[in-house]
Amino acid sequence: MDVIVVKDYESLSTQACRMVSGQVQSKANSVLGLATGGTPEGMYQALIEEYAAGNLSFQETRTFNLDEYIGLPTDHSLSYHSYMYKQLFNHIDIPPENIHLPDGNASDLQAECKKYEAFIHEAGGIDLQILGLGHNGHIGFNEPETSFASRTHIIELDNETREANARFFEQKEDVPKRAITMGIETILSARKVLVLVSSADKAEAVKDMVCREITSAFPATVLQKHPAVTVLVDEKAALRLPQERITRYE
Ligand SMILES: N[C@@H]1[C@@H](O)[C@H](O)[C@@H](COP(=O)(O)O)O[C@@H]1O
Repeated sequence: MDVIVVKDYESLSTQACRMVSGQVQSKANSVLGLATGGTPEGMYQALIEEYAAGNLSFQETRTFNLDEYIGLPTDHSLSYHSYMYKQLFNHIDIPPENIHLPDGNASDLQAECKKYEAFIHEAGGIDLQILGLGHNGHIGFNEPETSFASRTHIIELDNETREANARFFEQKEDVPKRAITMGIETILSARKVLVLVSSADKAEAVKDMVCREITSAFPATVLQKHPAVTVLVDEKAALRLPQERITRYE
């Protein structure tokens, strides 16, 4: 695990953009695994700017999102589908057929999970997976005690996760109770993983992800097993990290 500490959210977004751009520039038909949440918004904005400046094209890039709520209409403003079009896809040249998100309204959700895995497989697997980190250690929507062998599956969201995501909804009751998420094994199958974490309220979670023994009680610890993980954090999120676990400051 490479742990890179940058000054603030702006530098985090710029650095993350640099890594994703590097991936797409070195392999035009890269398969990207994408995340939602507040943290990657700055990175998406920076990628749009790179695209607008003519430095980057997504014509051949294929994307797979980590997760989607179950039961929110696809065009609901808070679906992850809407998030991705608003934050990135509407502003770049990616062909619509190259974009994949799990369908949280599929009539047969189990079949949808299988189909999603098959699409990832057919695309040749994920080259670079972007991840955020939940306070309880979730990656994607893999809540504590999710099997490390899981593939794309349906998950009941933890109370804490619904509370954290309630800030986007009018009231907590409106946050869906279930989601479809790539499984932990799906995430571990990506060739490279980039974890983005910003702000002091995640400092404890960052320390656990990097230092705690690998345990399904804190799913992000499983990333310690992956051979090519970069953890990119700002100074606030790095506050509780022991010095010796930090690879470098940029
Ligand atoms: N399903 C998403 C995760 O993929 C994301 O990583 C996490 C952290 O989000 P934020 O970046 O807003 O803290 O929140 C959500 O629960």
